[in-house]
Amino acid sequence: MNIVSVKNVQIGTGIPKVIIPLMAATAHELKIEIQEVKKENPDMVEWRADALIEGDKLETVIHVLSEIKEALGEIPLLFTFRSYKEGGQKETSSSYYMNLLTAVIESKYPDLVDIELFIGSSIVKRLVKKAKEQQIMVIMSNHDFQATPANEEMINRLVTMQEAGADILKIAVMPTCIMDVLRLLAVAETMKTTYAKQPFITIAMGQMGLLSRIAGEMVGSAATFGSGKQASAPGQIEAEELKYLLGRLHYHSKN
Ligand SMILES: O=C1C[C@@](O)(C(=O)O)C[C@@H](O)[C@@H]1O
Repeated sequence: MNIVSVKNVQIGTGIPKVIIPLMAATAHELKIEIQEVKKENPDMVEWRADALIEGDKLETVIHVLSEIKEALGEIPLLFTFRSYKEGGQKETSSSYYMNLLTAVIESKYPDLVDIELFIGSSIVKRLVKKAKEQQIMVIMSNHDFQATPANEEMINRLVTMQEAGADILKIAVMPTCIMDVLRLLAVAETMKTTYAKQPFITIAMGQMGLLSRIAGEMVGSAATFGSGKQASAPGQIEAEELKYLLGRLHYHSKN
């Protein structure tokens, strides 16, 4: 499996990397949130721009993004505008998504961008091409807040992301029973042993899914999201606790 290097962080090897989301609603609150999040020493920070009240104003988003980049310094920055139908906070058109992501990539402010697999195949193609031109890494993603699809379907989505040129593949699903969590972990293991050329992230959301957020090193999931000031999805635990648990699992699996 390839290792993806972003600044000083290597994704796809060692302890799963901890990504902390920024979820503030205003630029002022973001400044405070960033200072708190930095204290947690995240491997990466995700800005969930859909959480910003003015997230539907392209120029404002780009301006705020430049401030976030500045404030983060050497910490890798992932830009995400989560669509409404995949759990985001703002209902916007797919053409807004396309224009916003294009402007974000052209700005070169973030190190990585999240592109949703199901935003539309022509949009995905154009954005991936643009990101490659500008040397911005792509995390391609898919979220199911209702259920956990069949194993073959989850593998199929991850492989499709890889074929579409993603640097990192990500799927987050909602378990309705513990068997769903175990299936998600089995999908990760199959990806690791059989299909994955690129690092991937597999998440079972909600309380039941906790195992998937800490077991990445055992099954090949390369990164995990932990909350700083505010969680960005159900089931996220605090980054500090997450780091501790990941460290203990790492230690005991090596000794
Ligand atoms: O895709 C993901 C994963 C996530 O949904 C989670 O379950 O931790 C949190 C989101 O902020 C991120 O974009």
